[in-house]
Amino acid sequence: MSIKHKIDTARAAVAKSDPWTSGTAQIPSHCFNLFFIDKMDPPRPHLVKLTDTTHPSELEALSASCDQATFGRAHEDVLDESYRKAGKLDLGRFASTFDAAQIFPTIIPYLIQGKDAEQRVEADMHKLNVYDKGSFFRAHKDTPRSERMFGSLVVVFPTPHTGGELVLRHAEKMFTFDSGTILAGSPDKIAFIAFFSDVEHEVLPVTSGHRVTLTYNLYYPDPTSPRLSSTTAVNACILLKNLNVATSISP
Ligand SMILES: O=C(O)CCC(=O)C(=O)O
Ligand SMILES: [Fe+2]
Repeated sequence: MSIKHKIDTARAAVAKSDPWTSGTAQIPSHCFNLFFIDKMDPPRPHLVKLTDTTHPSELEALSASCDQATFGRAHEDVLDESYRKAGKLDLGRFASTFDAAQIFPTIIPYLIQGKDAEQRVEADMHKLNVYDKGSFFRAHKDTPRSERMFGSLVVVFPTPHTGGELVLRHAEKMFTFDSGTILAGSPDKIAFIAFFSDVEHEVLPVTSGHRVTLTYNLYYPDPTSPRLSSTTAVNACILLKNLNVATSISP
């Protein structure tokens, strides 16, 4: 069955419900750890725990280590702060102990129904983003990174923030995912939202705090190339290489 057909089947299955699913997940304490390298020369490693009690100075250090976030427009990565104002860390600059597989049991049955529910799905980590006060991302659809990509997953950590709601729109439907409110008072949880690629979405301006996210591209796996390691492990190896730390693990 072609990927297009699979996506159409999945979309038809959820046509009567919403083309997105969201929730919270309780995760073990060690899964909030984030390692990143700053912009010093040579780069220095940092470890921060992304919970509701993270000291603002640690989040500011994370934010200062970020580059300005770009976005895809007509097959190019564009930097335009009137369209998107946010910080980003590319994969080689951080490693998270959070594993998206922890929330697969919740999202997969929703996104893939019927006999395709047996189908494996891969979530490829794309970026870490930090939305400080005044950050936003205007309405857009995510740029498909391959034929096999069918959606996006956003994971939000419980670092306190207000504003920064993700507003999703599809046909007549609209949904507001207010991670700051959802996570307030839940230090042991992350909030997540997964949606299909044809859903338009925007991040409203953050009014206080730091909204820290991991974004993933959701794929049907390529049957001809079996996966050898998880993106989390590959990501950690790239980070170590960028720090010039000797490692015998190869991604
Ligand atoms: O942070 C979010 O909720 C969504 C971010 C987004 O739309 C993107 O990175 O493409
Ligand atoms: Fe997006």
